[in-house]
Amino acid sequence: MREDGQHQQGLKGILKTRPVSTSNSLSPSPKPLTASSPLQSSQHIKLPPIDTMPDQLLSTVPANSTSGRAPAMLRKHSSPMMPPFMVSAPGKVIVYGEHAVVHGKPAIAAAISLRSYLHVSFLSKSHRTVTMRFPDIELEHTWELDTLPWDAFSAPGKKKFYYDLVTSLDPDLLAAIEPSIQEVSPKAPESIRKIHHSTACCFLYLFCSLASRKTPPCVYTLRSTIPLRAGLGSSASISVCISAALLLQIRALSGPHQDQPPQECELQIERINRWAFVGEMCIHGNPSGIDNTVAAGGKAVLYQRQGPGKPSRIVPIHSFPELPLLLVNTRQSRSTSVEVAKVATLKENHPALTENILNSIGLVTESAYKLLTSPDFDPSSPESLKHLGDLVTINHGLLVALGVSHPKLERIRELIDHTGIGWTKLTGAGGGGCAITIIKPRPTSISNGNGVHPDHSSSDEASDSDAESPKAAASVISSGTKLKHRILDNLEVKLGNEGFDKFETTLAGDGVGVLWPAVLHNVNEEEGGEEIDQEKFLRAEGTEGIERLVGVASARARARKLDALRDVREGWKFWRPWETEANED
Ligand SMILES: Nc1ncnc2c1ncn2[C@@H]1O[C@H](COP(=O)(O)OP(=O)(O)O)[C@@H](O)[C@H]1O
Ligand SMILES: C[C@@](O)(CCOP(=O)(O)O)CC(=O)O
Repeated sequence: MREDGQHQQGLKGILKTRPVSTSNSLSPSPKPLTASSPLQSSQHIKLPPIDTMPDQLLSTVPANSTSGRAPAMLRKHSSPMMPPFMVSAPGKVIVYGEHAVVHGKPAIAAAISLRSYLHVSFLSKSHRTVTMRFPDIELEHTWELDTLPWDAFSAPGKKKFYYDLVTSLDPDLLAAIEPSIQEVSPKAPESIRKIHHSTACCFLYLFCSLASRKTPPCVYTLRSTIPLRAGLGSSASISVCISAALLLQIRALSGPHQDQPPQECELQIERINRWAFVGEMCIHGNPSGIDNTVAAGGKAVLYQRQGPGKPSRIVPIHSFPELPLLLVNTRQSRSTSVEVAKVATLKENHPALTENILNSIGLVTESAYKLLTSPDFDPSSPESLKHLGDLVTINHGLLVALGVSHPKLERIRELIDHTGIGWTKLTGAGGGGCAITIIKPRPTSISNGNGVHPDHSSSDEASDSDAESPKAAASVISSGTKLKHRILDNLEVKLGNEGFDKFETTLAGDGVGVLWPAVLHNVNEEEGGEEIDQEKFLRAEGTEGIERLVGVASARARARKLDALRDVREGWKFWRPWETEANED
């Protein structure tokens, strides 16, 4: 999401509203956060020399390590360097409230399980280089560390520390990195060069701000399962990865580990988020800050602009359930500013009508928020899910009324509605981009509730009344699950035939995660595990290959341990304020 015209709103306000060390985050239904003071100087940690991995992460080393360092058996014997490590951050979708949010109404955005993964490996000190390997956009570049503009970034008045709040890019620092950016992909066509340069700007501005000329030579290899430019927050996700990796390298973060109090988790997330916003500014100019906030913190947030110059209201929704989500990309390019302008024109031509539609969208969001934060909210109850689903359907209808849908989005909705598999809406700016479907627990019962005729034979179905004995109930669940998989498989073929991309994802999962060292275990392995080196990571094929090699498993997958048990990877650690909150309760 980007800030638009008169609704411009710096991150200053947004970041101040994150619960740095307030008791708000302990509340089961978080109150709107008000401005809290920036970090106190007593919280500042002196920068240590950058020559080893963060000690804090040592607490995440497997228990069978005797030295506190990575177990020797997990390291490549040939490598005298530190083992590689990885970070990962999710993309986002707007679940309710897009467009209305531009006009001051609330919106809800949530993390999705499509993620970016950044692998950091160390070279021997003789190299004196830093390399970006970003194959998704066919970008690869190496800079000589000694040629980077360290003097400009450490000049008096220019030097920023990891705890600083940076709300705008410094034109002098941008000018200082410009020659290094111009070196990147000089022969690429202009349109590709532009993309390469904005990613390089994001990387280099953060690198020069957070690292130093003593930084050990490194290779940063990034791969993402988030489609680019589809309104899914791909840029925020990579900015969070870069920010987190650099902050870990300079030991400016503690954890993540299981017993961190929620306030400490929030502090680490905020620190990463602040710098991720700087990276977002390099790519977008004027981002709203919501995408990086969700990518850093995970789960979901309620977000509302409060008018020019005022801090936006951002309320984490830790009770947002991890729901299965179908995401379909129209692959129709669209422009957020064009779609936002369409609504502005409609408002000019039909002020009262448009205002009513925008108000109704605001009511949709508020109704969802009220339900999600109510003490009685039970994410496993079909009624709660139906409530959330009905709101999805209503929200889409209102977006159609605003004129921001697209024939391809309507076609996707038609195909999905016909199966009765869930509730569908466009997400983000519309005019192309993606549609999301919250999947019903069982297509049979809910499709009946909606009066939709599912695209399958009734002989496959088991009715609710069958579920009187536990055995019958288990059989209903299993037949419902099989049916759902069959519907999803058929749908995949139909969507594919019409040129759409389908992703089965999860809503409201973890934010930024750390895998140190980059060694992965399968849940059914007793011990051992392989080091994920750069080449192995680069060789993983597509989304499936990346997820199989280094994927962050959703809580659903972890809980169910699936039949794909071997594919559920262990080792990733997260800052999860909601878990520690629950333990404290
Ligand atoms: N996987 C990636 N590798 C390198 N750069 C990326 C990647 N994903 C996103 N980016 C950067 O972010 C930009 C996409 O941002 P944007 O157009 O706003 O899409 P989104 O809505 O997905 O954030 C790209 O042009 C590129 O500069
Ligand atoms: C339409 C709008 O509400 C959301 C656009 O989201 P995205 O660019 O598709 O991620 C605009 C905005 O909030 O900046």
